[in-house]
Amino acid sequence: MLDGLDATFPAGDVTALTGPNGSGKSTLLDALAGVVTPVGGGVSGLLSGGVAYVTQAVPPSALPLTVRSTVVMGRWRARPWWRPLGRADHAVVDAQLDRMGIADLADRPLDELSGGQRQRTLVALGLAQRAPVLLVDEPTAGVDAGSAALVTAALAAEAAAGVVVVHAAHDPVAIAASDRVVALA
Ligand SMILES: Nc1ncnc2c1ncn2[C@@H]1O[C@H](COP(=O)(O)OP(=O)(O)OP(=O)(O)O)[C@@H](O)[C@H]1O
Repeated sequence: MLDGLDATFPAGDVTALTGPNGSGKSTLLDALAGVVTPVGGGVSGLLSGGVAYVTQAVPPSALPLTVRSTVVMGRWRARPWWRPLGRADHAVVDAQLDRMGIADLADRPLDELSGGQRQRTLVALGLAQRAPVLLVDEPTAGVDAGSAALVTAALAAEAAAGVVVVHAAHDPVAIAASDRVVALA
């Protein structure tokens, strides 16, 4: 898997990972996030300072999480466990809910959302981390065109602020909106 791949992911660019089902896009994101260790080769220069990783995995519906409490989790890493979230953290959360167009859903349980609404919640969770590296697996999958435009605009804005943004994509609109494409066979 990913044999011979040599790619760089510059800060300031949105990079789209493209390729057919099973070509290894999610596996490459896992490797960049440090979730899996490459058997050969490696990842360098990317992991210092934290990585926000939005996977395709859907949280268990049994968890009594609202949209807001899900996005709030994005702030946990930024502070010691014993210190409650502050006003600035809640402002970051509110801003990401607005960006993803889900502020009106803030008090809804996660398991009562549509697939596209849940997807936008997970992207907001990733954005709330304010990490220097943002990895997102198919962020516009199952999302309506208007909401997908919010997602692609948010990725572009993160990159413009100097973040390394890498997303796996099948969506031609999201791919076209990217600065660079890394195509996997
Ligand atoms: N947990 C796993 N255990 C074993 N093999 C796996 C596992 N997850 C993925 N694979 C295999 O690794 C290969 C790459 O899968 P990956 O999910 O990275 O592809 P992808 O390009 O993201 O596909 P898609 O477009 O369907 O999301 C596939 O052949 C898949 O069957």
